Amino acid sequence: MLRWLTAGESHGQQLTAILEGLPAGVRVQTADLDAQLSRRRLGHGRSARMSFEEDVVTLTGGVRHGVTQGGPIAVQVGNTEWPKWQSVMAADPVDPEVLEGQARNAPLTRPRPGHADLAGMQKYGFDDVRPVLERASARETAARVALGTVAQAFLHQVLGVRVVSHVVGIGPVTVPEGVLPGPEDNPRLDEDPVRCADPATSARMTAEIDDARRSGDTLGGVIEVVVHGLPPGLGSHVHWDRRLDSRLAGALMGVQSVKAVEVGDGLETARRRGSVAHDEIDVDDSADGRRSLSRRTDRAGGIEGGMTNGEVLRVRAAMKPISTVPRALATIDTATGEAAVAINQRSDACAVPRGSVVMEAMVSLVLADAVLEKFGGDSVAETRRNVQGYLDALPYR
Ligand SMILES: Cc1cc2nc3c(=O)[nH]c(=O)nc-3n(C[C@H](O)[C@H](O)[C@H](O)COP(=O)(O)O)c2cc1C
Ligand SMILES: C=C(O[C@@H]1CC(C(=O)O)=C[C@@H](OP(=O)(O)O)[C@H]1O)C(=O)O
Repeated sequence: MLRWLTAGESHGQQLTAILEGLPAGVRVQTADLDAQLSRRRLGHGRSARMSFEEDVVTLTGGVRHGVTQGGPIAVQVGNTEWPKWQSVMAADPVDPEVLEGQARNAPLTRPRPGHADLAGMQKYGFDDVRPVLERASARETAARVALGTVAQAFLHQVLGVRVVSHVVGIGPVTVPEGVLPGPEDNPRLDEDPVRCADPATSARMTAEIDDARRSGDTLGGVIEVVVHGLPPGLGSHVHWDRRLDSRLAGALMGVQSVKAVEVGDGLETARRRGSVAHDEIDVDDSADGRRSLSRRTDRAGGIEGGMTNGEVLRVRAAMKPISTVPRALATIDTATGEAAVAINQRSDACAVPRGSVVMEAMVSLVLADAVLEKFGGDSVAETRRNVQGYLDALPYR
C-alpha cells in the first residue's frame, strides 16, 4: 500500500511531503522534481506570484544517489518568498517590532464566496480568514506534484507507462472530439500557453482568458489525463473502495477547485444507447500463438468494472472558475456583521493549465498504488518480474 501526506501553508516556510510504500530501486533525482514543479508554475492565466516565487526542492529522505531505498520518501518544497511572510506565518509568537518590511498581518474578515474562507472560519472558530486560506490554497499542490513525480518514475520504470495531460476546455471553449495526445514526448504541448493539444483551440482559449482578465473575471475548465501502457487488471470489481475509477475520482476531486470527474466518455455515455456506448472486442491470432484482443473504441476510458482493461486510460477533471474574482463579489464583513465585498488581491485568473500537472500527479499516485497492490515487490526488479509473470500467464490480451 502506498501512503502520502502533505503539510504546510501557502505562505509558510516550506511544504513537506511524504510518500511511503514505494519499492527500492526507483531512479529519481531532485532535477526530475524541479522539472515537474516548473511545469506546474506555467500556463496562461497564472498570477504574478507564479513568476517571482520559486520552489526550492530538497529530497530529505528515502533517496540515495538518485535511487529510492525502500523507506519513506520525504520532500521539502521551500518558498523563496518566506522572508517576507515570516512574521505573518511564524510558528512561534513574533515580536511586533520585527514586522517592518513584511506582509501585513491585519485579520482578513471578508470571506470570498467559492473559497474555503467562510465555512472554514465557522468550522474552526476563527475570526480571521488567514488560517483557512493558508491551508486551503492550492500552493499545497506543489507537494503533491513532487510526490507524483516519484510515482510517475516508478510507473515508467516498471511498466513503461506514460501519464500525459492536456487541457480540453477553458470556460466555454472546448477542443474538438478525438484530440488525444499519444505516449511519445510532446514538447509542443508543454510549450503551449494553455497546454492544449489542438493549436487552433489553444488560440481561442488564450483569447478567452485574456478577455476574462480584462473584464475583471476568472475562468475554470476541463483537464484530461491520458495514460498509455497500463496492463489489464489494476483495481478491482469486488468492493467499492477497490474500484480504480472510484479511487481516481476521489484523488482528482481532492484537488482544490475540482467539481466534477469523468471517466472515459462519462456523461456522454449516459446519453447513448447501449449498442453504441461500449467498446466491442475483436479477437485476432498473434504471432506468439496467443489470442490477441483489440477494442473498436475506447469509450470506457480504459476502465471496466473498476479495473483497467488494457486500453488507454482517460479521466477528466473539471475545475470551477477561480473564486478570488477581481470584480467585487458580495459577502459579509465578519468583523462588523455588515454587507461587504470579498477580498480580491492578486490571484490566478485561470489555473487550468497549471492544474493539469497536478492532475497528472494525482493519477500517477493512484496508479502506482494500484500497481503495488496487484504486483507487490520490494524492489523495482521484483515488481517487474511479477508484472512479467502475470502478463506471460494471460492466455489472451
Ligand atoms: C493549481 C491551482 C491554482 C489555484 N489558484 C487559485 C488562486 O490563485 N486564487 C483562488 O482564489 N483560488 C485558486 N485555486 C482554487 C482554490 O484553491 C479553491 O477554490 C479553494 O481551495 C476552495 O476549494 P474548492 O474550490 O474545492 O471548494 C487554485 C486551484 C488550483 C488547483
Ligand atoms: C501559490 C500557489 O497558488 C496559489 C493558490 C491560491 C489558492 O487560493 O488556491 C491563491 C494564490 O495565492 P495568493 O493568494 O498568495 O496569490 C495562488 O498563487 C501555487 O500554486 O504555488
